[in-house]
Amino acid sequence: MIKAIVTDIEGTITRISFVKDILFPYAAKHLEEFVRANQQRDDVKTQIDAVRNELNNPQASLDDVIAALLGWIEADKKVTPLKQLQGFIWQAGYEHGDFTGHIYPDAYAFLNEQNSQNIDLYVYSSGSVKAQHLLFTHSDYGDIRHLFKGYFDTQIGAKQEPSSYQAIAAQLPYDAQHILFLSDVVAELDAAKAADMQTLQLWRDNQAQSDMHPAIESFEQFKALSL
Ligand SMILES: CSCCC(=O)C(=O)COP(=O)(O)O
Ligand SMILES: [Mg+2]
Repeated sequence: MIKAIVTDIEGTITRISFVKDILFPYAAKHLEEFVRANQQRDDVKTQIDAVRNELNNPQASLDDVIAALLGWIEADKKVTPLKQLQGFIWQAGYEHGDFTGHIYPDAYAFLNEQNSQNIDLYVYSSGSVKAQHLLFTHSDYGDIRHLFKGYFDTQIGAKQEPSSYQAIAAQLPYDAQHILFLSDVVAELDAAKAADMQTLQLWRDNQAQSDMHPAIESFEQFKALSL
C-alpha cells in the first residue's frame, strides 16, 4: 500500500523543454554577471568554493569557475554547486514574470487527488530545493507549495545512487516499500528500486524504458494501475 509519493520534476510533472529551453538558457545568459556581482555573498562564495573543489583546483580563478559552470549547463551536468547557483539566478526570472513554472495539467490534477487522499507528497530533483520552491511558488497554477510535505535535492546524494533513496526513506515516517518514486529516467528508478521503493516511470518524451518498472504516458492512466 502506498503511503507517500516522491516525485522527480523535469520530465515527470514538468515538461523537459521548460527546463532545457527556458530555465537553462536563462541561467547561462545571467550566470557570469550574477557570479561576478555576488561573489562576496556568503551563499554564493560557498558555491564558488564548491566549484573549485569539483575542479580539484582550490586556486581556480573566477574566470575558470565561470567557464566550468557554463560548460556544465551546456552539458546538463547535475553538479551540486551549479544546481544551487541556478536556483539563485532563476529567482529574478520568476519574480520579474519572465516565465512561470510549467506543471502538466494531468500532474496537477494527480497531485491534488493524492493530497486529498492523504498520500504524503515529496519532491526529489537535481534542481536545488530553492529552485523547487521557486517553480512551485510561481507555477502555472499559482503557488502550489501546500501540496508538498518536503523537498530533497542532490545535497542528499545523486539521483542514480541507491543510497540517496535510502537516506530519503530514512527521513520519511514510512518503510521504503510504502513509498512510490516517480521519474522519467530509468537509472533513477533502478536506484530507487534497489532501495526497496516502488517505482513508476512517466514516459512522455520517448525516454528509454525498462521492463523493471511500470510506465504510464500521463497520470490519467494512474488509476488503472494496481500498485
Ligand atoms: C527544480 S526545477 C529545475 C530542474 C533542474 O534543474 C534539473 O536539473 C532537473 O532535474 P530533475 O531531477 O527534476 O529531472
Ligand atoms: Mg527527470
